[in-house]
Order: sequence, then C-alpha cells, then structure tokens
Amino acid sequence: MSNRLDKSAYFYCMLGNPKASFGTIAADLHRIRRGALNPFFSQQAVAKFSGHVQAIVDRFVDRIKSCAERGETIPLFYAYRCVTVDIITEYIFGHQFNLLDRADWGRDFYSAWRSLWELSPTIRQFPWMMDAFMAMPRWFTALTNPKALEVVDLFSDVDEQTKILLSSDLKQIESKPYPIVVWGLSKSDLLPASEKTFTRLAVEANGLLAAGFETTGAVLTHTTYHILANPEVHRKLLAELAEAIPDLDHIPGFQQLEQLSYLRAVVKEGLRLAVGAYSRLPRVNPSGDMQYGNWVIPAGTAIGMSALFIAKSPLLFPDPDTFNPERWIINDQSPGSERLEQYILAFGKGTRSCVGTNLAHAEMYTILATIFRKFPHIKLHNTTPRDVELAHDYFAGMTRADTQGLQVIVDRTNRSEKQ
Ligand code: HEM
Repeated sequence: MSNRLDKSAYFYCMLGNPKASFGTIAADLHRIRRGALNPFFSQQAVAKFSGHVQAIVDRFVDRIKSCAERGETIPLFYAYRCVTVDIITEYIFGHQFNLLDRADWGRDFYSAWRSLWELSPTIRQFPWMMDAFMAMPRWFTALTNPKALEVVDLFSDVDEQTKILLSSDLKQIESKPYPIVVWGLSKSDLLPASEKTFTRLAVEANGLLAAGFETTGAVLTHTTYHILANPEVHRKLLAELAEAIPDLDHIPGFQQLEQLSYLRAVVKEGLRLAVGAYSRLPRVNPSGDMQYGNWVIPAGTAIGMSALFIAKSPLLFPDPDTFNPERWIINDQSPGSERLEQYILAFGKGTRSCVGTNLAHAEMYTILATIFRKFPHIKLHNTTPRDVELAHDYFAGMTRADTQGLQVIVDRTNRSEKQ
C-alpha cells in the first residue's frame, strides 16, 4: 500500500483547520508542513526544553501543596490539562496561558475546547459551519449557539497570541534557551512564503495547542487513575521512585526517568488503555486503486482503523481491561520484546503519526515521577470508574460531560511529603 495517502477530506474537516499540519488533507502539502515542524520536536529539541517542563510542573507542585494545606480536593482531570496547556503554550508561543494560576483550574478553557469537539461531528456534515460562526456578529452566535461562541472566542485568542509573538522583540525571542515553534516556523527556510502568512501560522498554532494538550492530559488522567485504583501498582511505583529519586529537590531529567523499568511499564500501560485517538483515522488514495490481500480498494475510498481494537485485543493483551504494567516487564525480558511494543498505536504510525511524541513522553515521565514522588499519599476522591470511562468518540475518546472526572486529595493523616 502507498505510504503517501491523503487524509479523508470529509472526516478531517471536523475542526475547521485545513491549514494546520494535523488537518492538511493532501500528502504532498503535508510533507512540506511536517518537514518544517519536525526539527522542533526532535529528541534534542525537547531535551533543551525539558528544564522548562520541570519548572512548570514545579508550579503545579506548589499549587497541590496549597490545596493539601487547606484540605482541598484537587480536580486532577482539569489540573493535568492546566499543566499540559501551560507547557505547550510556552513551547509554541514562548509565553504561557498560565492556566495553573486560574482559580477554576482552567474549567472555562476546557469547556471551550470541549465545545469544539462536541461540534465536530456536525461540522463534518456542514463544513462551512465554522466559517459561518466566525463571520456572524458575536451577539448573534451567543444567542443561537453558545457553544460555538466559546469556540469562536478561543480561536480569536489563539490569533491574538500569535500576533503578540510575531510582533515580539527579537532580543526577547533569542533570550530563550529553546526554539519557539511558531516563531521558528515564521522564519523557516523549509517553508515557502505562502506557508508563513499570519493566518497559516495562527491555524498551525491552534492545531498544535489542540493536539498537544488534551491528548497528554487524557493519558495522564487515565494513568493516574489506574495507579491509584490499584494499590499494588501504586506501591511498586512508589518504591521504585523512592530508590531512584533520593533527593526530592532534584527530579532527574526525563531521559533518566525513562530508564526506570516500572515507571516505563506504567506509562506504556497508560498509553494502551487511554488509546490516543478513538476514531478510525481515515486515509484515501485519490489517484489509484489499492490491493489489500485479495481485495481491490477503489481509488478515493476512505480506509482506516481505530487503535481501540488493537489496544483492547485479548489476543495481544490478555485481560485487556485490566491495568497491568507487568505485561510490559515480562515482555521487556523476553526475546520477543519488540513484538508487543509495536502494538502501542496511541501516537499513530507512519507519515501522519504524532509529531509531539518526544514532548509527550518528556511530559508524562516528568509529571508522573514528580507527582508520585512528592505526594506519595494522594488518593482518589469521589472518583469511580464511570468518571474516567471514555464514553464518547470525538476523535479522541472523551469522558462524560456530567462528571468532574478524576479528583484526588492529599491524605494528611498519613503524610511524609516534604512541605
Ligand atoms: C500522549 C499524548 C499524545 C497522543 C496520544 C497523541 C496522539 C496523536 C495521534 C494518534 C496522532 C495522529 C492523528 C491522525 O492520524 O489524524 C497525532 C498527531 C499529531 N499530534 Fe499528537 N499526541 C499526543 C501528544 C502530542 C503533543 C504533546 C503534541 C505537541 C504539539 C502533538 C501534536 C500532534 C500533531 C501536530 C499531529 C499531526 C501530525 C501530522 O499530521 O503531521 N501531539 N497525535
């Protein structure tokens, strides 16, 4: 089968962002856009940024400490999204949205994005809809479709942040120890001028934000829930972290954390159960028939498969609904160790796979190691399996709208956290 398949135009018009790498339909145009993005997400580029990831996680730690002192619940579902938004906005704009400082733990921000995802199946049927909302007077959209208004305001905000970045002082940009993605794209030799217009860059920023925050937040939420719901997993993870991180003030870099075998198994199992994209990620060969086994697939036919079917396959993962990091540890030691790895499809595969895989790994390892090492006594609070179950397919699997999602408290009766 060709490696140069287009994305399905019908399916991917859902977020109204055909100028972003994510929403680009044609394989040839995508190759140009992706080529310019790749250098910002390499292992080396992410390593340069990793100190900032830790600094943002440290702000998160401070906020958890304040909650613990007041005996408050921490709505980790939202809190994780605050951290991932602050990280990705720092990386793409060079400044953060500072959701971690918001009293509501970014619930308004999340609500706007959720509105977009909830509208996405309708936009797929009426692709002109998003443009129509953008063109309407604000008051009219507020009256007719408050969800759409949230989305319109969100897009305008990303436009504004892009404008602020592109008009920044060069000295300020150069003072950053890591490259700022949207600024870097605006100067990239790999893109023609037509790809560096304000509109194109703002839409790319929007796509990076969307792709970068919810996915990572969802995997962290899922993984944390399963760790806390499984005392034996929790105990083993804490034991490994206590040994590997004797000094709470010095959390090792993510590349060192990736070497911790139990943490690594926990992350893999979290990625498996959180799945990544629920949808089928349809691709199209516009110009020729394709042969698959005995089947001829006519040109223009959308084909795709959901990672869910692999992630939950009992043939590959016995007892697939159980969070069992051990399945990865046995596998690491057995001769066929790579065999199971190839079935982690959370980041997709091939030319359209996730550009942010390295950054996502840096975030997941840093956040999980820091939180579980510094707060060994967090425990679930008012959270049942229903609160974390992925009940909707809005491209990503999403939880029910009527739940607060994962919530935790720091258990003050059993406390050894360094305060
Ligand atoms: C655990 C976290 C993440 C998961 C599970 C994930 C999953 C995925 C998947 C499955 C795709 C393929 C979508 C498709 O084929 O339509 C994708 C694409 C993409 N992801 Fe991620 N992602 C994660 C984190 C990130 C981060 C941190 C970024 C940073 C900006 C990011 C940016 C992107 C972009 C830009 C694309 C489109 C790539 C292209 O078409 O060239 N992702 N992601």
